[in-house]
Amino acid sequence: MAPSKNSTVITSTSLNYAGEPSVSCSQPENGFLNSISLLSSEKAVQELLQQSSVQSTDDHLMEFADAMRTVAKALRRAAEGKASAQAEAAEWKRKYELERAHNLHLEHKGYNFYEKLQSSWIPSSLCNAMGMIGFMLPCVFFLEIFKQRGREVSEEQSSKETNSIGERTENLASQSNEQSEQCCGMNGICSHEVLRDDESCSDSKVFPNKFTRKASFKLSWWCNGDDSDQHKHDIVSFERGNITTAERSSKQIALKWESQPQTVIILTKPNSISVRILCAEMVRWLREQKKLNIYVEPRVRAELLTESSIFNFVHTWKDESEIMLLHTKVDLVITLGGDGTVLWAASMFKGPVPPVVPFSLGSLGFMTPFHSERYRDYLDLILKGPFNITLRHRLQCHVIREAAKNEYETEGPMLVLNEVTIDRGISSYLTNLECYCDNSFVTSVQGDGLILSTTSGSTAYSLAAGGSMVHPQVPGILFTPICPHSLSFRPLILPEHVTLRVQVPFNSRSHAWASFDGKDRKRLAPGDALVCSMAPWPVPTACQVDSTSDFLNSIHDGLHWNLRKTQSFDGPREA
Ligand SMILES: NC(=O)c1ccc[n+]([C@@H]2O[C@H](COP(=O)([O-])OP(=O)(O)OC[C@H]3O[C@@H](n4cnc5c(N)ncnc54)[C@H](O)[C@@H]3O)[C@@H](O)[C@H]2O)c1
Ligand SMILES: Nc1ncnc2c1ncn2[C@@H]1O[C@H](COP(=O)(O)OP(=O)(O)OP(=O)(O)O)[C@@H](O)[C@H]1O
Repeated sequence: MAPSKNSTVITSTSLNYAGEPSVSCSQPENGFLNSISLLSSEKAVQELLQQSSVQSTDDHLMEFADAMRTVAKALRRAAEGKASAQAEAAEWKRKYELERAHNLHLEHKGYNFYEKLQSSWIPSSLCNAMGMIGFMLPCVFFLEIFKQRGREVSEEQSSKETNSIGERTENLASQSNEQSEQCCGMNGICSHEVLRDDESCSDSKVFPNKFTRKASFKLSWWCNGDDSDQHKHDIVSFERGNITTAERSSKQIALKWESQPQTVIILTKPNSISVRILCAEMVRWLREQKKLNIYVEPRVRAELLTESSIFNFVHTWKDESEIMLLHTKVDLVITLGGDGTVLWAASMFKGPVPPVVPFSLGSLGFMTPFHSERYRDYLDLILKGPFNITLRHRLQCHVIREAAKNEYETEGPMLVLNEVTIDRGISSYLTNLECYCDNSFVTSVQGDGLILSTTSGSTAYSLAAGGSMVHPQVPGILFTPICPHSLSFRPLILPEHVTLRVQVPFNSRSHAWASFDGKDRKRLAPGDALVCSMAPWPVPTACQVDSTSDFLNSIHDGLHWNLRKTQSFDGPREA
């Protein structure tokens, strides 16, 4: 129905803040108001008056919003402080792990560092407390003393050893030390700096001790065709006040054996007949032609023995504690399978990892450049050396529960070669994750989840979620959201030295789930956090050619990256 010309026309009705309809009026065209319109105007004035009370409610709301913003800021600052403390704790924990690994080596050489520490200068209660040192920030001071004392002790020990070299010329350990003094220094990194001979004993028959001496090797860097052994330590040089970066941080690394490798471990994909056949053939060849000691998983040893009793020479292990010592005995790891088998191999080494030679028997094989048909040729070359390697960085993750008493009471570390994923699991709610980088707030992820990936993992799940493909030698951590419910969320790549913290907020509607290289899911309740930083133990994988060629070959062959028919020559051209 058309409105009367004389009446005030209600032109729009909307909801005010209180949820009531508010009315706006327009004058009739003749400019006069009749009684009806007067009534209407009165009503309109009433409403206007009401609106001013709405205005004051509005002001209160604004004030309240301001106050909320201040509270949010304060909370964020508190959370950033917490993230910073956790980052620092993670760093100290990392240093502690390294220090502990170093001291374990000393212990394996028959020297109980803690005993020495106890007997020499620290009371026993304090010495026991030192075991916890990496977990307690206030003990940073002690850690420094600890390190200094460690250095003194190892100097003392090495001088003792040097003295006894003359007396025990036959002693292999001393020889190795002597060798270390001759070849280390400025020309590269030698393996005995990292991986010492293990002379600890184990009474297990399954895990014998007679060939515990590891082959030593040296890593050297080269670039632009320069394959000299010289490794320049200065990445940035300061000459006459000018900053230059003539040396690059990530170069092609070559591994050169200094003594012959003696022990290999073969890890295989389960439930595959072709892998089983190849494994048996390779074990025989390595034993008969190369005279190597061979370790396999208990499952594989059983499989080999059902084939023939001649495989009795193959070694295995019994429990987790023996797996923890594998890196001290094994010179080379061979994997037969796909990328999953390389991930499996990496997950077996929670500390240092011996060089890995990955043979492809899967469908994709991004990290498996060696074709299994030519295994003899490849292994010949690798066992002779030198060969190029890719140092694949890993991430180490800790879970901090809301119920934990302090920042240092954590679950982990979990080491991943590809990525750690925090997702919504079976919940149908959006995940809400608050992310911090060192002590800065990064963002809140609202979506299916978040992937924190290594550069090696950049071609795996992170790629599927829209992350960039990154050369594995690039030092960085990928921060890739999974289906973010936001138009502006782009993936990030952060530097490798940062510590990331992903927190499930207290007001989250559901739990989140963390998984490590696609395995071992852990539930994260509101208030729980996952802290993640670069691990000190990379996975060195042998290259078929070199890091770059292998990477490009795998994205071409594996993913058919940027495959397009070339445009034909005949057609329109620029004049
Ligand atoms: N949507 C996805 O793409 C998706 C989903 C879940 C898990 N994953 C990946 O699977 C990995 C676990 O692998 P798996 O073999 O044990 O499980 P899987 O058997 O389910 O294999 C997953 C696939 O990812 C490939 N892959 C693994 N690591 C890779 C890498 N670094 N670069 C390129 N491709 C890679 C494997 O070759 C395989 O084809 C996880 O770490 C994760 O990255 C991917
Ligand atoms: N030695 C092992 N013991 C137990 N599980 C293993 C072992 N090696 C591999 N796996 C697991 O088996 C699964 C498949 O392995 P892998 O990815 O190597 O083979 P694939 O699936 O045939 O390869 P692709 O994914 O390239 O087709 C992975 O989930 C991996 O974690």
